[in-house]
Amino acid sequence: MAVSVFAPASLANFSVGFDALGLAVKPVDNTLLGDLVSVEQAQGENSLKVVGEFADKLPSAPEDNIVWSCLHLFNEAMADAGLATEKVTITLEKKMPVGSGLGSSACSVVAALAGLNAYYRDCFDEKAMLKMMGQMEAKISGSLHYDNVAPCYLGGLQLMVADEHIISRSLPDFKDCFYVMAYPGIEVSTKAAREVLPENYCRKDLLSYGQNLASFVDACHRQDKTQAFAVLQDVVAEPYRQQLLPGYEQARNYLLAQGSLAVGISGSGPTLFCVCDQQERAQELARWLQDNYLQTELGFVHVCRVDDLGARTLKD
Ligand SMILES: Nc1ncnc2c1ncn2[C@@H]1O[C@H](COP(=O)(O)OP(=O)(O)O)[C@@H](O)[C@H]1O
Ligand SMILES: N[C@@H](CCOP(=O)(O)O)C(=O)O
Repeated sequence: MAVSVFAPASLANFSVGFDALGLAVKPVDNTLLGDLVSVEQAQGENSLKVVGEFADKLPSAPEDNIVWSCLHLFNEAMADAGLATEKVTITLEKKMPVGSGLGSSACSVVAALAGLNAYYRDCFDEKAMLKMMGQMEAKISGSLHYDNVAPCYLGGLQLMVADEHIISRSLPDFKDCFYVMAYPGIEVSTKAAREVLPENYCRKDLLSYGQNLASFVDACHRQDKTQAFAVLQDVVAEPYRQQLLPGYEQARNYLLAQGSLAVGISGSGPTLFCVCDQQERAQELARWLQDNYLQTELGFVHVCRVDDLGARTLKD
């Protein structure tokens, strides 16, 4: 039996929750923005085939692909649980640009691990899966953060909680909002974008950070869109990372002047996101970003909604 799992793009940090908030997104035109992994029984040894638009951006040796590490981690977990495994052929359809700020590595990790779990008829529960996903994401970015893998796996808007038995909780999101995601077509590695951040923050920024995040979470629970987007300001990463994003400041100023509810960096960038509550306005801003924010022919812009489903098995 072969299984195929799709894992969607995500917008980590959401400006106010560095390493603590993440939103799964899906284009309104139904483009599959995310990675696909299929798992089937092998004739011989374990193998990994990589296809898709961004396959050539990944290391050529299968052992250097994070999906291969996922297979090893999953097999170890099966052995620890006293369960037998088979040799498998894995195919990764790499539809996501690498180093994009759209949770590309998380898409591969989540699709691979969820695909393997589906192949073995859901041997592991959600928490065990999330822990493995976090471990694989940390291997790539150099530090443990769940703000891509949690929304990518579970869907919706996720808040990382300081309890390793829970890891992530769903927050109520704003169903009438559109998220315009503009990927300029250049690469910014998450590791490098973490290295530009300061070791210490001043008291003023610390206080703003706590107040913005708390106000945002409160506004989500009360479905107070005005408060939620008024406090969506990043004092932790954006001031230091925007130097890595050509044209970011100019685009941000323009989009805010045109009535966007909020503008920010998606994950560690270079993708920029802006929020609107009218689809027509979102489409207009998407056209402007297409003409003014993209740097190479690999760039794209999508008008998205929240993806409530997260990782899902696709039928043939
Ligand atoms: N399947 C994979 N998907 C994405 N990146 C991968 C994968 N396998 C290995 N990598 C490597 O991991 C790194 C991912 O970089 P990162 O900046 O974390 O990407 P992103 O921010 O898009 O998740 C790159 O060096 C890339 O070559
Ligand atoms: N919280 C992380 C998120 C990285 O997201 P990515 O999509 O750029 O991998 C960070 O900001 O470093």
